[in-house]
Amino acid sequence: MASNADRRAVERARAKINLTLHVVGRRGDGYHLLESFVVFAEAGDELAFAPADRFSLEVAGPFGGGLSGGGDNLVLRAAHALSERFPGRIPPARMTLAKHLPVSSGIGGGSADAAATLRGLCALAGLSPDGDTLHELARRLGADVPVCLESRATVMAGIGERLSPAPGLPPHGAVLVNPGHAVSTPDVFARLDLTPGEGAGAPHPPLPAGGWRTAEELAGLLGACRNDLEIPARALVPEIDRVLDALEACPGTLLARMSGSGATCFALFGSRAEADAAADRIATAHPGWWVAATTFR
Ligand SMILES: C[C@@](CO)(OP(=O)(O)O)[C@H](O)COP(=O)(O)OP(=O)(O)OC[C@H]1O[C@@H](n2ccc(N)nc2=O)[C@H](O)[C@@H]1O
Ligand SMILES: Nc1ncnc2c1ncn2[C@@H]1O[C@H](COP(=O)(O)OP(=O)(O)O)[C@@H](O)[C@H]1O
Repeated sequence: MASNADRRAVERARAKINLTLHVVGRRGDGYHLLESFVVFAEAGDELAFAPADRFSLEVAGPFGGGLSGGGDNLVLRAAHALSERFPGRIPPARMTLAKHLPVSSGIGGGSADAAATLRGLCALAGLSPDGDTLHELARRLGADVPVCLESRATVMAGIGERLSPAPGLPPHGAVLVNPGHAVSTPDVFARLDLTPGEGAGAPHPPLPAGGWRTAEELAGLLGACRNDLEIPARALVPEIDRVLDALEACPGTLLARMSGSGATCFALFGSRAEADAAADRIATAHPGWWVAATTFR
C-alpha cells in the first residue's frame, strides 16, 4: 500500500483564451469591468505536488527560464493562501511547475497555475472545500483565477469574479500564436484611458442558449463582438499585427483575434485538421514564434 510520502498529485493548468473581451466600465479603484466569453486550450503548464517538510517550488520547462520560483510566484502565493485558510489541514508540499505557456502573454498561465495549485493541494490533502470558499480564495489571487478554476467554457463578468456556464462549443479547431513579446496587463488597460463609469464600446450580445451547430455560426457571433484590449496592445507591440496577418492568411481561417491583453492571438477553424495544417504553416514560416493547434473546451 502507498505510504503518505508516496502520495502525489498532478494538475494541468490550461491556457485561458478570451474569445471576446468587452470592457464595459471602470471601477473607482481602477479595475475594469469586463464581459468575456472564455474557453480553455489543450496547451498548458503542468504541476506536480508531493508531501514535504515545507512548501517549495521548482520551475522548469521551455518558458521556466525567466520565472522566479520565489514567494511572488502565483503557485507559492496560492499554496500559502490555502494553508492560511485551512490551518493545519494542508500538509506542506514540494511543488514542481513545468512552464509550457509563454509568460505575460494574455492566456493566463500564472492564473491557471494558481488555480491548479488550489486543486492539486486539496487533492493531496484529501480536502474538498465548497465551491464558494475556493472561488473566494481564487478571487483574492487575481482577477482571472476564478475562471481558471472552472477551466472550461464560461462567460465572465465583473472584474472576473462573476461566472456563468457558456453553451457547448460546436466541432472546430483553433491555433494559438505568440510572437515572443511579453505584454504588461496594467499597461494595456491604462492605454484605454477610461474614466470611472466609462466603457469602451457596446455591451456584449447574449450567447444563444442552444449554442452553435457549426464553427461558422460561432464565428458569426464572435465577429459581432470585440477584444477591446486589441487596439491598445497593438499600439504597444506592433508585432501583433504580423501575427494576426499570418493567422488570417491561412486557408480556412474563420476569425482571428487577440486573447486577453496580448500578445497571444488565436484563429478559429471549421476542423482540427485545418488548424493542424495552419499551425504547421505558421511554425515553419516563423520558427521563433510559439504556435499550438488545439480544440477548445
Ligand atoms: C486581461 C485579462 C482578461 O482575461 O487577462 P490576461 O491578459 O491577464 O491574460 C484579465 O482580466 C487579467 O486578469 P489578471 O492577470 O488575473 O489580473 P490581476 O492580476 O488581478 O490584475 C493585474 C492588473 O490588471 C488590471 N486589471 C485586471 C483585471 C481587470 N478586470 N481590470 C484591470 O484593470 C489592473 O491594472 C491590475 O492591477
Ligand atoms: N506561475 C506563474 N506563471 C506565470 N507568471 C507568473 C507566475 N507567477 C507569477 N507570475 C507573474 O504574473 C505576471 C503575469 O503572468 P501571466 O499569467 O503569464 O500573464 P497573462 O495572463 O498575460 O498570460 C507576470 O508578471 C509573471 O511574472
